Amino acid sequence: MPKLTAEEVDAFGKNGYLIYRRQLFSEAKFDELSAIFSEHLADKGDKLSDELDTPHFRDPRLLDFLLADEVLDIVECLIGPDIALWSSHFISKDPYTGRATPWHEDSAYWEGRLSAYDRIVTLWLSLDGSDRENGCMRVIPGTHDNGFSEYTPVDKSVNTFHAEITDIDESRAVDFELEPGQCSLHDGRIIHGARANTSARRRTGYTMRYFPSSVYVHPEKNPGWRIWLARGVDKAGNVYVNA
Ligand SMILES: O=C(O)CCC(=O)C(=O)O
Ligand SMILES: [Fe+2]
Repeated sequence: MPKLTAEEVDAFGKNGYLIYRRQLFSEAKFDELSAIFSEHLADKGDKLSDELDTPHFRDPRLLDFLLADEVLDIVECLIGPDIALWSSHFISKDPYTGRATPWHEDSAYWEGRLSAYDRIVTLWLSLDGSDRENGCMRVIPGTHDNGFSEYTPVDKSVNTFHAEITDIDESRAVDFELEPGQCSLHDGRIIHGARANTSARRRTGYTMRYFPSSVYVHPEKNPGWRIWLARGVDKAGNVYVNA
């Protein structure tokens, strides 16, 4: 049984995102991941809570989640059976002080590093629960085939990234309100962001990012970067950690 219905797959193609209102993992597995996140948060040193990028480069326990069938069965519905792991990020907004995520396209941050950007999917797993008050993710539906937008610099003391897309019609934004354990999926080209956390509650997501193995990752543009073959076979001549 495919994890996504034909309607959900169509909606993802049309809108560039999907909300998955089921539990991604069993309760025990979800609790295990939350506990690993707590360790990373406790050990973060000078980093901010939204800066725990590529934690799987340092902690192989995360591969049990990133390469899990629960995740890949969903991703396969969207990008096919030959799947590579691109990245992951614990992105947490502390109560009251968590920075906003400026409007952006993931593809713009990755520009030049891959041979194509049209089928890169991020699964954003809500670890704490997220809503409008604690800075849930938001998207502008259907903006995944607009090409690259114009960016202007923003203040990093209140923003997670250094630049944002200007001229967004925020009245079109869809908020991803999620219970702990639910997730959203978004196309790497869609315009998305999040407000700052103005609530007393923490907001944490674990981003799990995948691309079809037919996409080539340019080694000279990705020094020190590591990718895993998650499922199926390589189709582009990439070098993987595990294959
Ligand atoms: O968690 C957030 O606020 C933003 C996440 C994001 O930009 C992403 O998953 O691509
Ligand atoms: Fe993003």
